[in-house]
Amino acid sequence: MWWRAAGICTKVLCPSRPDRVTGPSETPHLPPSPRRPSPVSATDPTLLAEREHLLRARADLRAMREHTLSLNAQGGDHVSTEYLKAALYRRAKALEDDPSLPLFFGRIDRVEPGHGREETHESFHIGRRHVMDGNGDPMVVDWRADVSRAFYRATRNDPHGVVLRRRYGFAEGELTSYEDEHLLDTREADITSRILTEEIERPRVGPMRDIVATIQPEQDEVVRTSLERTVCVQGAPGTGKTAVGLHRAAYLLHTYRDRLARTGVLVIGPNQAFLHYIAQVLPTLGEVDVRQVTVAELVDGTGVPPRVTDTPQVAALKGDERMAEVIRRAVWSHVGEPAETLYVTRGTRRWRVPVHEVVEAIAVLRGRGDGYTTARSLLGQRLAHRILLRMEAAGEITDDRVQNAVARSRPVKAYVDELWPALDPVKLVLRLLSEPELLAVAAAGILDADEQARLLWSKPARGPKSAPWSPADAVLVDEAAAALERVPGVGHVVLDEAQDLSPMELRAVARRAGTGSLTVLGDIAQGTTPWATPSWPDALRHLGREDAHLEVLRKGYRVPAAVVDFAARLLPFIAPGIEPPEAVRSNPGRLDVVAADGDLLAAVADAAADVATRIGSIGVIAADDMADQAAAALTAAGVEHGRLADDARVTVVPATLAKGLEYDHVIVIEPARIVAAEPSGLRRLYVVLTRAASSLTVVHDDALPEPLTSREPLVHQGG
Ligand SMILES: Nc1ncnc2c1ncn2[C@@H]1O[C@H](COP(=O)(O)OP(=O)(O)OP(=O)(O)O)[C@@H](O)[C@H]1O
Repeated sequence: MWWRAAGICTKVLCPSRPDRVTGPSETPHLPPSPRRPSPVSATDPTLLAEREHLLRARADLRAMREHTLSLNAQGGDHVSTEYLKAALYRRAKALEDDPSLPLFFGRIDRVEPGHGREETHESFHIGRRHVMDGNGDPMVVDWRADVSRAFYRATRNDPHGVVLRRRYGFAEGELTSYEDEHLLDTREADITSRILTEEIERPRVGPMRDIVATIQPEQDEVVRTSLERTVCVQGAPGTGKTAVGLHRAAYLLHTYRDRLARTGVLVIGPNQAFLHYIAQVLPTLGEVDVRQVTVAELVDGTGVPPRVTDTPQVAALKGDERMAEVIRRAVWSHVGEPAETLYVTRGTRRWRVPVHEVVEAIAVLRGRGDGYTTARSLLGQRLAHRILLRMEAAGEITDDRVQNAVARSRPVKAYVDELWPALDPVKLVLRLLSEPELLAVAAAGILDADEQARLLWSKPARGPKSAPWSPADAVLVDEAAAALERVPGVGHVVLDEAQDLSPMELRAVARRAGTGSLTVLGDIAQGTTPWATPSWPDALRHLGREDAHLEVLRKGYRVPAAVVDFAARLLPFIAPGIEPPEAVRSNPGRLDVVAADGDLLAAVADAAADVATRIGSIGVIAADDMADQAAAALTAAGVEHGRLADDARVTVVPATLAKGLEYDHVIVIEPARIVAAEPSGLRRLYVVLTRAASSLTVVHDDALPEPLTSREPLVHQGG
């Protein structure tokens, strides 16, 4: 028998409960609840009427699409015609019906008081997109419309005018059930929404899904925050931060369509595996034009493809906020002190700009707050203007053309080049990391001698192509480029796993946001980089958004109670004061801790073979340097599996890439090795353990990390 419990965790949780995950029509894990609505018969008149509404809405959507396709794209010229064609194509695409999903998932009926006249009754079906009939009346209202807000927010205490909220169950695109809440009926007890519970507990297969039918009130508040405001969301694992961030992006794109069509929305995630996982959410919500990038991709336009990885100590120093000032100084140290009068000859006359006037012009330009290159480009004009004033005083006739000619004249250009040389950000950072003298000037009073020595490459680089660039260097180059010229920003940035970014990375993100707003998502307890942010006010300061609104999400939709209890043992050691999620799932989940008895990989293979019999996705997570061995063990045991982005049912995941992902069943191999692999190993372990949505199996041969053994054996109530 391989199910041998570890020394301290002698209990296999919920052994009597088969680990099945509910399908749409059954909920074996739900506690018996007399208030749960009973299934609806297929001849139920309400259900039939709703099916009829769905049929008509589908026909109306078809008509809307056909109308769009029939439109003739005719612009004033070729470019505008092509533009119009593309817009119509996108519109037609957005109007495609997905037969596997009904066009609406909910409905609200409202009564508006008549104030003396008859009160009005209104009914709205809420769906992923707006559908109207031939008269322009709404058949389905977009979930982002103002009128839909009440669907998400109405409670018995604050019904928002809603008398009835209806949720629909469906299978293969057809409505199969509904649940009604009569919010004004005081006799009706609160129900445990079976549809909501099933949605939350549905098995995870494939990439992340949207949660539009079941957004919870505290999540909706974040989603519908206005575009002007930056929101920062702290939330334990599985509280829906990523989901909320993506839905906010969709909400903003709908509500501020014109503004954001011009400026755009950018989603930033930790790595490609994560971006792959979330890639479908926005397109499902009808938003196909959102750029989704990793932090590394954000700065890859700098032209310094990373070749090496810095030691954590060096990377932390390069990511330190003080580097921004070092770079700023390095840039501006290139503006010289004018020592000579500028002479320009035109025709038979020679004109001069004395040193003190040049000094003055430079001071004015430096004081404008422009980038180095932008300010430099103005210096020639400023000097030419001084000459123009002298020419006019001498009775010459001048105009803009003369000033431009003077600004572009060889003596002026040479003078400017000498005094205020053109800079290239890559070469500048290369010199900064190669030349102790330049670094000493730029870092004087900011970095001590040891820190300066730590920054310098062991051998000065000969050129950008051969330099040993690291990811942190790319961020420095990005900072230097921004010190030269401002980068245009987008209208809104959604930044996920923000706790892991260094101050310098946060600055790079802030530059992309320009004057726009951000949705900053993260969990301090999941910070695994050496430079992880210690607090949100810190991170927000680096983002230049101190006034952001901080929201805390507490309810956990992923991790079941048994797994939360286990993983939360780490919290006092990794993030004192941070609360674990309050598990919303009614199924307490399953936790198995297996001691391997000398043959770790055999135990892993056994565990995988066992877990593979369950419904849902499976993640086998190991320290990075064990992932290949784990995959080989699965192959040997005949367990089919893939690597990240393969979309296989069983996926082998290196621990450092697990962040943000989730699987119904997670097998964690040798926690002690995950902890030992990096300075923030305990936090990494916390991330890894909390990927499980249904069951967690921990297989170990070494002793479990002490914090996990720090309490009495686990006995889960209600399991
Ligand atoms: N209101 C909801 N209804 C249904 N499912 C939800 C809801 N909110 C979140 N979920 C689901 O819970 C899971 C966790 O959500 P998400 O990945 O957004 O959490 P997170 O806070 O970003 O987690 P982590 O910090 O671990 O990355 C996802 O499968 C998501 O779809």
